[in-house]
Amino acid sequence: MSVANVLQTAQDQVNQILEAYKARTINRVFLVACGGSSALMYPSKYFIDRESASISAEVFNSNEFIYRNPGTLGENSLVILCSHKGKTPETTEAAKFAKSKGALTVSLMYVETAPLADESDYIVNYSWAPPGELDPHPEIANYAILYRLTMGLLYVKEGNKKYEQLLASLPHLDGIMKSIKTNYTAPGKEFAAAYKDESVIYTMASGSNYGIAYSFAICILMEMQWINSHAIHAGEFFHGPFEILDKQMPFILLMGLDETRPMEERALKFLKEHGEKFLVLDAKELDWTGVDEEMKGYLAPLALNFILRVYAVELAAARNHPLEDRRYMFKVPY
Ligand SMILES: N[C@@H]1[C@@H](O)[C@H](O)[C@@H](COP(=O)(O)O)O[C@@H]1O
Repeated sequence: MSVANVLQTAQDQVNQILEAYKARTINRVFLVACGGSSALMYPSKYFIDRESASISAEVFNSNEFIYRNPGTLGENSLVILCSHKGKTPETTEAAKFAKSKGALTVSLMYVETAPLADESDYIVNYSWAPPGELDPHPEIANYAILYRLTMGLLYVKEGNKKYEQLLASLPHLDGIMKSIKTNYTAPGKEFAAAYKDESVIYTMASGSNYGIAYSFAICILMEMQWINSHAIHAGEFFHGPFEILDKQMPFILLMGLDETRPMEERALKFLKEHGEKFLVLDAKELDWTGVDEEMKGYLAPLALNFILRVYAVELAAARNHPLEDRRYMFKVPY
């Protein structure tokens, strides 16, 4: 399929879903997935929290969604689920559960057919590239597709114009990602050399970037590198976690461009005063030419995520620990 066709197919799927939104009342969005696919949901929750006065959004682990059985889940709910290959059983079960409650179910996956697709009203196929590799279609990668669906929701329901700004900004992601690959590979190698023997690395962020810190902690460091980690919210840092900080304790701080940046700046000030071994990745250092001013805060997590994926490849190489190695995942019953 040509590039234009690939993009059009994904947008056609999104357009069909926007039509389905129009046909019903939606007052609550449940963002349901596991692991890295759950981390994906945080920026869209941030968007809905900020921009909507009538629709609320919550992020749920797939199993917890079923066990907790939210009282507000029903016919006026939109449940958006995600699973890379649409095969994670608890996410498929969550879709089935949501449908049994009368909710509209929309699932993201990068494959065309999967058990999750069979249990969903609509699906969207996103483009996906392994960590550190340039995605040929970043404007329809998972985070971008989810924004199309959530910004699209507020567009059709409340006339929120951010969806139009998103569509105008997304084509510029390709250039941003390419420049990240060019400019961050050498710093990634330096990071890898300096941190390769650490047994623990904490990550920290706030607002729309918190999910990226969470994903790097649980998926890259713990799952793919077997390095201890924990994603610390930059505001929560001062309410316990900062007691662990000394000159040797490694931290990665993400600095985004959204309204919560002052919280990340406060954490940075403290790290500078009391720590020594920390990496700061700041979205301000990127060239955002072409991206709508009001979109930068929302799109910063996508760029920070890609920088971290470039760093992950370098860390894995320096540690001689392939990102694909697993002890348990997909290998033993769980
Ligand atoms: N890093 C993620 C994990 O966090 C996740 O558990 C697994 C299955 O996820 P999915 O439901 O997206 O297929 O995929 C990746 O390896």
